[in-house]
Amino acid sequence: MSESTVLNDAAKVKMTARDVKVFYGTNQAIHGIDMDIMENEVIAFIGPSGCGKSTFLRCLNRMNDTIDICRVTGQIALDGQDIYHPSLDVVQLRAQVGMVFQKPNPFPKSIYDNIAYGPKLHGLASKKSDLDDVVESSLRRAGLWEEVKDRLNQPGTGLSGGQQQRLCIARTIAVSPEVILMDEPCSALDPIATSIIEELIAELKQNFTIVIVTHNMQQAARVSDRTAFFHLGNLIELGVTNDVFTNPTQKRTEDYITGRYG
Ligand SMILES: Nc1ncnc2c1ncn2[C@@H]1O[C@H](COP(=O)(O)OP(=O)(O)OP(=O)(O)O)[C@@H](O)[C@H]1O
Repeated sequence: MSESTVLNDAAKVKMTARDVKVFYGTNQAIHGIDMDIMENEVIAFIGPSGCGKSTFLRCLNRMNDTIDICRVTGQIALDGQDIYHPSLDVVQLRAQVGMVFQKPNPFPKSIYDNIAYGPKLHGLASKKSDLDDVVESSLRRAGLWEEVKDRLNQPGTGLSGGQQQRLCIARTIAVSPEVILMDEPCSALDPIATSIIEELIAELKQNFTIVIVTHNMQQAARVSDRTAFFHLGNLIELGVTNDVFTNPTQKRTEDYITGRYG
């Protein structure tokens, strides 16, 4: 399958990274990465532990700003706008480029308030009825509404792990992001909860661009359109997922996917 088969001709670049380098103090974790992320694609980041997948992912919504010793150089743009520009509103950026973490992390609040928090913060719903609509539509899009509609006032932390992760996805959706970053979103979940999230990713792709870090190569193969293989802080190969897994162009990719290391 050629790249253009999966990414049709109308595919639009959503985010670009150019010569991105990341340093933790004097230790360089990312060595000059260039990447285009296309609108409405699911792109998976794979590679051995410590290769920089999460570090690079966190560059895409400036989550690394929260780590004191971390320094990012190079350019990253969202719809052509430099996300590291000094005048950029980082809170707004993180609404546009939302993030779902490895371990579900609902706020210690009700299910309703977990979802309503972001829209209230960003002034997206002024009336209670508008907020109710956002809460319902976000929970529906995250495939959780039917399971929680009768207990919206109960704590989010009382849900199962898989439900909590869908709650976190709903919370991300509630502020109308364009890109959703997922850092090993299923690693704390059982196989059934994992397959529910994987199905959800396929649906979310219609409305959002999704970047997912995963240790699980089968998962990357199942959910993503394109796969990026990282090694020692470098992007070794980026291509259509099927090609990367069946016919990699780089020896290091082949060694990794055939289990020779990692
Ligand atoms: N907060 C931090 N402080 C210092 N060094 C860090 C920090 N986070 C990551 N690193 C270092 O940066 C490098 C890349 O780590 P990163 O977590 O991005 O890799 P990864 O591919 O996501 O790994 P894993 O699959 O194990 O999560 C590693 O050498 C790691 O030790």
